[in-house]
Amino acid sequence: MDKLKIAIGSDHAGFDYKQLLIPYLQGKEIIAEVKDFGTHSPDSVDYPDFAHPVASAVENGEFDLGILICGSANGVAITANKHQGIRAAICWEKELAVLAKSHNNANIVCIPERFIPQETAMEIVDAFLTTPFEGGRHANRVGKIACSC
Ligand SMILES: O=C(CO)[C@H](O)[C@H](O)[C@H](O)COP(=O)(O)O
Repeated sequence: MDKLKIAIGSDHAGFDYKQLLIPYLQGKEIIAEVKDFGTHSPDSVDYPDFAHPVASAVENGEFDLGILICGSANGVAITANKHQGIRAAICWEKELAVLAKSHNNANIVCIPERFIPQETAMEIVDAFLTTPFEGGRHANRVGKIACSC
């Protein structure tokens, strides 16, 4: 498997876990690059200002996968899923990240910092990075997600 390029971003409510996850990711053999799209302090900001750049960077192929973090994960997921090429999944336990990749071929994982412990966030990221897409019946379904309606 080629080494992965990861785009990561958060608002203020996801800042602490982003800061935790960046060195965690950089220490992994399977990671080629981690780019931090901000925010760069715990000061209050607006999540779309960080979710859109991460989504664009994954959508245009510059990065393989994205990680977005906010308080509930709702705001970053709603924003990222406005991009046609993005399948952003909210995950609050490891098993959901496994399913998000294996069934939905998610390319961005959205983590709710205010609702899960940091160990769970790390487990989610591990599952997201290492679980393959199953294809088969799921490929048909994933192919039907994007629309021009
Ligand atoms: O977008 C969100 C909720 O859907 C995120 O959880 C934000 O991080 C949250 O709304 C930030 O809330 P705050 O009161 O401004 O810290």
